[in-house]
This record gives sequence, C-alpha cells and structure tokens, in this order.
Amino acid sequence: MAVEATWPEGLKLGFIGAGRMAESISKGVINSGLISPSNIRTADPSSDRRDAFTSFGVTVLESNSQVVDSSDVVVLAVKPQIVKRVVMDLKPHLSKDKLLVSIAAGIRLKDLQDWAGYGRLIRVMPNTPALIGEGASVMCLGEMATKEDQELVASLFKAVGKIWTADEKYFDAITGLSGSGPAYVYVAIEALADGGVAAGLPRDLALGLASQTVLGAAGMLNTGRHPGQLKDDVTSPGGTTIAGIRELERGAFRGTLMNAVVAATERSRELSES
Ligand SMILES: NC(=O)C1=CN([C@@H]2O[C@H](COP(=O)(O)OP(=O)(O)OC[C@H]3O[C@@H](n4cnc5c(N)ncnc54)[C@H](O)[C@@H]3O)[C@@H](O)[C@H]2O)C=CC1
Ligand SMILES: O=C(O)[C@@H]1CCC=N1
Repeated sequence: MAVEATWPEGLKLGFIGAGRMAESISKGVINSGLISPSNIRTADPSSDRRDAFTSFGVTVLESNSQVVDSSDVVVLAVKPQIVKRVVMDLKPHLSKDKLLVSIAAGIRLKDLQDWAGYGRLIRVMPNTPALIGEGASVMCLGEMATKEDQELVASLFKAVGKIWTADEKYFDAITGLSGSGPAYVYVAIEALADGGVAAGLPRDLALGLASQTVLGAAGMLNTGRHPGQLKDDVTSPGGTTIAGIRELERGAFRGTLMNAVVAATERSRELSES
C-alpha cells in the first residue's frame, strides 16, 4: 500500500526562484492539502513572478537569504547557469539545520556540496505535471542527508505525483526522459491536432480529441498491459490504424523520440560539466 504523504506541522518550505517549476510544485502541494500557502515562501527578482506567487497565498520575501533564514527545507529553483552564484551568495545563511533540495538540471551533488559547504542535500528531477498531482520525480541523496530527509522529500513529491530514488549517475537520462518529456508530448498533441485540421476538422475539436486521446491512452497503461499490446488492440488487420502506424515508421517516429531523449540527456551532461 502507498505510504501517505505527511509534512510536519509548521515546517517551512522555501523556494529560491519563483519560476514555472517552483509554481508547479507549490500549487501542487497546496492543492493536495500537504502544505498550506502560509508555510511556503519565495523570492524572485521578477515582479511578475512575485505577483503570481502572492496571488495564490505564498509569502514573497525581499531576498533569497530571507527565504533561507525562514525555511526548514529550501528548494533551489533557479536556472542551472546561476545556481553556483546563488548558492555561494547564500553560503553564510546555509547550515546543517537546513535541508537543501536542488531541482536544477545538470547540477551535481558534489558541486552543490562544494558551493554550499555541507552535504545535507537532496537532488530531485521533477516535471511540470506536478501542478496537477501527476508529476514524475526522481531523487538522489547527498552525503549528509538522513533517512528522515529522504522521507520528507518523498512526501513532498508524492503529494504531487510519483517519486523514485535512483543513483545520481542516471540523472542526465532522467532529465532527458521525464524532466523534458512533457514538452515532447505537447509537441505530439499539437501535431495530432494539426493532422486533424489537415484532414478537415475544426481546430477546437481537433485539439480536444488529440488531448483526450493522449490522456486516455496514458491512463490505459494502468491496466498493466504493455504499450505494444495496447497498440495491437487498436490495430485491425488492413484497417485504418496500421495505415497510420506505417507512416509513423516511415517518418522514423520511434527513432526520433529516442534521439530526443538522448539529445536532452547529452545537454544535461554538458550543463553538469560547464
Ligand atoms: N521547467 C521544467 O519543466 C523543469 C525545470 N527544472 C529545473 O528547475 C529550475 C527552474 O526552471 P524553470 O522553473 O523552468 O525556470 P524559470 O525561468 O521559470 O524560473 C527561474 C526563476 O528564477 C528567477 N531568478 C533569476 N535569478 C534569480 C536569483 N538570483 N534569485 C532568485 N530567483 C532568481 C527568475 O526570475 C525565474 O522566475 C531549473 O534549474 C530547471 O533546470 C527541472 C525539471 C523540470
Ligand atoms: O529544459 C530544461 O532545461 C529543463 C530541465 C528539464 C525540463 N526543463
């Protein structure tokens, strides 16, 4: 049986950076009922982003150091390129009583540990469907992270979807698959809708059908059946589906998706080496 997500009463969660991923996680945990907005705080140089967080009840502070000072768990949610500077600026405020969680693509635990000066760190690769409680997240633990820290972060991300623990060596590939993956699916939905329009459907109907078809097809995996079996169930001999699949194969659909995951993995690796 799945363990229920719990969050200790009054424990404060801070986000350094109030961008899209921080918003997906915050709204996801608020909507799940795990944490109330009054126990979440953030800071961001963009007034639009500050206003966005204020609008759903999160406390917006003046500086990153205020977020750290007033939080027990601090999520680094800025772009990978500025993580080093941000963490080094925060170093005087960081100490072992803070659990630091990084969601930055391509930023390794050992670098974070050097910059932060301690190892009570957890690295997580989430994805944006956390917003609707359907996120896919993976974590790996820094040297000093405890079993309780792992459970706390598991609770946080379980409230917004599914969470796995994996060795850090897999993180570039995880980023290329589940971190970036929602975007590949949106491109596919857009293309399916365009196909419907090309075949004469009104745009609204085409987009509605494309979205619901992808949602329903993904939900069918909960039956436990393999995607190949589910594909065969749709595909009548000499029918319409095999005519469509033949075109997909002609266009190297599978190879193209595989290459997309590998290209994103390589980009994550580059970010970790820069
Ligand atoms: N967007 C996604 O689907 C995913 C993003 N990530 C990671 O999450 C992190 C954030 O990405 P997004 O939310 O997409 O980016 P974003 O650009 O939406 O958010 C970053 C935020 O940081 C703010 N910021 C810039 N400088 C700052 C500073 N010095 N201090 C505090 N805030 C500052 C920006 O104004 C912006 O609002 C990245 O490291 C990314 O690799 C991880 C998984 C998925
Ligand atoms: O595109 C990016 O770099 C981030 C990391 C995973 C998803 N978005």
